[in-house]
Amino acid sequence: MRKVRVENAVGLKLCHDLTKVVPGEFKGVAFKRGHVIKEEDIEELLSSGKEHIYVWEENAGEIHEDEAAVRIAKAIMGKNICFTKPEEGKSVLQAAHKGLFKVERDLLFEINSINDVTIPTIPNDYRVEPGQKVASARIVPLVTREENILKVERLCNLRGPVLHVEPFRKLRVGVIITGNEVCKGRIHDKFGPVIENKMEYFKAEILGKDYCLDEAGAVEKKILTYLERKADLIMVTGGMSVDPDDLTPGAIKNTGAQIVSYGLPVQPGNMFMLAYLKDVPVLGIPSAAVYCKTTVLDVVLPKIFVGETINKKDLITMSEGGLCMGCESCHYPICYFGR
Ligand SMILES: Nc1nc2c(c(=O)[nH]1)N[C@H]1C(S)=C(S)[C@@H](COP(=O)(O)OP(=O)(O)OC[C@H]3O[C@@H](n4cnc5c(N)ncnc54)[C@H](O)[C@@H]3O)O[C@H]1N2
Ligand code: MOO
Repeated sequence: MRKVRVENAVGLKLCHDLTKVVPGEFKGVAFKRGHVIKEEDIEELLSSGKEHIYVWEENAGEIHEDEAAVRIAKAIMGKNICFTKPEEGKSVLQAAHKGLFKVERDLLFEINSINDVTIPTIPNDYRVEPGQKVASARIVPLVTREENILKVERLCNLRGPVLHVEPFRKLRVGVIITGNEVCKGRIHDKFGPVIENKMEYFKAEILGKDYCLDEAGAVEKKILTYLERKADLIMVTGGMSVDPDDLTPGAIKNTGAQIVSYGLPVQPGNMFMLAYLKDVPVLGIPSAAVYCKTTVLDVVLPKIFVGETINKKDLITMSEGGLCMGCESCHYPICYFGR
């Protein structure tokens, strides 16, 4: 690389994208890499504070920022990820599929400790849509030693990709709405539509939606019927807290399901129950979910839909960041909640 005064650069090729920033108006590429400087460019370059440009000269063992970005992107990406052509030295990695974004945190930290390498990502367990930005890859200087990029590639060869998107599976779901007031027609069911709406997002197959009195035996029977019908997920709403008519946790327990947790350090959703009946997750969903747009249910469902088995520790680690602010306009998952 050679530094040249812009007045002397006419006819020479820029060796990197040149950024222009106009506060509040524009931030982007003013001149692309490879642009041949013309007489009329000189004034614009000087006005953006560029009195010199770099011209490429091959140096053994060095690698340009654009090539480095592509090689890093290719090394770190796993399934259902794609990347863009570098701009201003940065390649953006995107989800190629709807699903749950997964990042190997320890490996990411190790790679970001290599000289010149920078890879910011969105958080682990973030649900994503196709085309959504999930990470970017860039080196800090315009050139780096190739050995830095080789270190990235070696680590990924050894330990696997840093990030990928796990697609949601098509699950068969049984829904049981408990509550004497709903079952006896005293009030209109508001829980069913909430659950159906969430299932629509995952394109789940709803096997049925049953209404059930607050009677432990009746709830237990309905759960076992869904198990026989080969449900992959059984959801029971209401009756989860401390009143004498709150019998759902007991009913789930009586089916013989393994209880992972009744109650967890997340709010809303404190009184949530997660259990496994054989390997079928059974969820006891407290009534906060009929009122709050986001509860622990929204944290747990994506994991279930990618086929993860959730243990007690997974639930406990949600406690830091597990207190929802109850914002007037909820932006979850663009939020710390449940991470
Ligand atoms: N003293 C305490 N009070 C409460 C506690 C507690 O630990 N100690 N926990 C609170 C939490 S957290 C929640 S969440 C709520 C409610 O939990 P439940 O799941 O037991 O809810 P229910 O008692 O069944 O119903 C509460 C409320 O919601 C209405 N509801 C229920 N299902 C439907 C439906 N399908 N459609 C429309 N509305 C429904 C129900 O009619 C009640 O008004 O408890 C806190 N209290
Ligand atoms: O368990 Mo309740 O669902 O937090 O508010």
